[in-house]
Amino acid sequence: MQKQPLLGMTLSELQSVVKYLGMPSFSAKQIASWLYDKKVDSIDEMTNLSLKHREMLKEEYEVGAYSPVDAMRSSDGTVKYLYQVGEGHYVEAVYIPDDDRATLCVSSQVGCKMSCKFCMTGKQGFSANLTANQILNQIHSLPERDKLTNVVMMGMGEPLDNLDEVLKALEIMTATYGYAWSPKRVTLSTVGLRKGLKRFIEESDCHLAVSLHSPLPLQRRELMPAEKAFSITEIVDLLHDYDFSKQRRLSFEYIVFKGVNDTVPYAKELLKLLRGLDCRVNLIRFHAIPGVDLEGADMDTMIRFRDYLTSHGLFTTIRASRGEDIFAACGMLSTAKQGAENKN
Ligand SMILES: C[S@@+](CC[C@H](N)C(=O)[O-])C[C@H]1O[C@@H](n2cnc3c(N)ncnc32)[C@H](O)[C@@H]1O
Ligand code: SF4
Repeated sequence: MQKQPLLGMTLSELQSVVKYLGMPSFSAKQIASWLYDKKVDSIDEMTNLSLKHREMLKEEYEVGAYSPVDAMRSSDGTVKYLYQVGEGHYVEAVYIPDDDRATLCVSSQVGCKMSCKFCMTGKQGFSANLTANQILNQIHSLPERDKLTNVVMMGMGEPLDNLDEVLKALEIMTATYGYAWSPKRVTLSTVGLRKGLKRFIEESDCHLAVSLHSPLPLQRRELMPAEKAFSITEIVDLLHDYDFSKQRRLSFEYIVFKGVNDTVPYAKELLKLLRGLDCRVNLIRFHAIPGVDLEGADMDTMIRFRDYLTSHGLFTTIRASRGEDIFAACGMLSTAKQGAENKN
């Protein structure tokens, strides 16, 4: 029988497990502490549970932690890890150390349904949703996990398309029984889905990043088919209903494509679209992917674009591009791995 993983269970799920096994109710908190505070890899290490209870737990459950199967190191210290998530499926988690912070970019799905034109993960198509266990294991089994200061849900997949499992993982990261991180350390990035956006804003306090890439609905639709189902103007209308002026940060991601969305008229449209929202814009360098007729704008153009927006009152940064020698684009390592397996 396949054992169920405990890693990735919320406190209320652990309470159901201990109730089902006839263990004292306080053992749920003890198990949570072993999983999320002491970060053990086996039930045998949970030594404040009686031997009898550990044996009972082991019959049907396991911690469910597993190490990455591959890693690629960049000359700038960025490491891209590959985790196996089921038969022939792999996802990436990218560790990005910086002067005063260390960020992990976490995946939420194997592949993605959204088919954005510029994205390697989109080209893979969709294979599976990750469970909360598979999302959290990217952190739990990371060799550098004790150095982490931030997590961004910006790896493979669209997190709002797998919201139940993503919300469980975010709860565990931020709850006192879990990692007890401030929600300010966690950012979820999304194209914006009608079904999930409102729920995420209301059920989580984590930062929100919306992938924008064009202020013009017709152009955005060309780049990102998800625009057809929930347009950027509807997304912005919804965001106006919430307060992002305090602890919680709202940002918009904007890949600057050469000759596509990199001139003053686009900057003006952006200012118009985002007027009145407490937000910032992050300009992103495009990582070229094979077979796509898009190119990244040069740095001078990006700086001019940033300065125009900032000087008109919209705070804008240029995201440092890290791990370019290993990165190319999110989804490349897992695509290569899946491709190699298919050939075997
Ligand atoms: C891979 S997505 C995952 C999160 C979510 N699905 C989204 O689109 O926001 C994270 C960010 O990477 C960006 N991205 C995707 N492909 C890229 C590429 N080839 N170069 C630069 N950024 C890319 C996306 O637009 C998004 O802002
Ligand atoms: S950019 Fe995000 S939503 Fe679009 S295909 Fe890639 S992972 Fe999916």
